[in-house]
Amino acid sequence: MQQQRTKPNPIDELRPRIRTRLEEATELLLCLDFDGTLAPIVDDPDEAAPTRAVSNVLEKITDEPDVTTAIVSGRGLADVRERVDGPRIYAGNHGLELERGDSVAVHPIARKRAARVDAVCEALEIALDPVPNARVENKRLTATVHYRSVPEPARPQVERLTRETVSRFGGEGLELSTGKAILEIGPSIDWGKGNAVGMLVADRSDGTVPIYIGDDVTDESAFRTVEPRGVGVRVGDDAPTAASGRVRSPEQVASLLEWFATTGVERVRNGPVP
Ligand SMILES: O=P(O)(O)OC[C@H]1O[C@H](O[C@H]2O[C@H](CO)[C@@H](O)[C@H](O)[C@H]2O)[C@H](O)[C@@H](O)[C@@H]1O
Repeated sequence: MQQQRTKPNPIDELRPRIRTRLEEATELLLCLDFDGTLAPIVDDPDEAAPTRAVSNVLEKITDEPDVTTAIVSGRGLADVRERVDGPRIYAGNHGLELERGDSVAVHPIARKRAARVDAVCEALEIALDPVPNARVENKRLTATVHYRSVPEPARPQVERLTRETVSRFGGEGLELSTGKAILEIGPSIDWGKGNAVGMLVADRSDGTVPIYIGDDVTDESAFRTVEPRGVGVRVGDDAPTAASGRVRSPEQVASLLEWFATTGVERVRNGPVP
């Protein structure tokens, strides 16, 4: 059953609850979104990179034996893997591809529909060519149309042309969704980040506490997966969400990760402090 969306609490108010969970836990599973969470949002998607503070703390926490770190991104797996180094697990294309150890699992229906995504991207390159700064990101299993740098009056045109093209070349097999100044094109199947995170939780022992930190609409299914056994943390304002906690920015994400890398790890390892 889906949790209702409510206003998230500032993370400081949740720390006692998280501390108690960690004291009872055998392991921490830390699942992290990329854009807007580890990396600040920028105009050019090619320029997105984790902050220095995030990189430093990730280097520390990924070495911890009691912590498993996973990146769960809307980007293609190979792309996000190049941008953030260290974690043991990577999920790309909103969970449609999942790399654990030496194996990469790809959703079979998404794999079959990749040719349609490619056809849509080719058609979109032509259709959107006259629109200044519109950009198509072909991620193989899904695609993104970026309009962050498109002048305001031309944005409805981007949406119209994208809808028409997806409907013409994707048919029933592809669908459109929205994100931060983007339109996402993907297979019309009931699978998202929450399913990928569910697989990761199922892989771990019962004593694992899962944490998910993310900033966008596609992160909501992952928040629902980790709550209430673990904790969802939304990056942004206090708009209603399935996450129980929130931080304001990637800078605050780095501080929270630092807390997990020190206090969090210590509590998992040693239990309550007498
Ligand atoms: O799940 P995520 O890792 O958060 O990926 C979601 C999308 O992120 C990227 O686009 C967003 O970030 C860009 C760089 O900051 C920004 O320019 C854009 O407006 C944002 O929507 C990425 O390019 C997409 O492929 C991801 O789906």
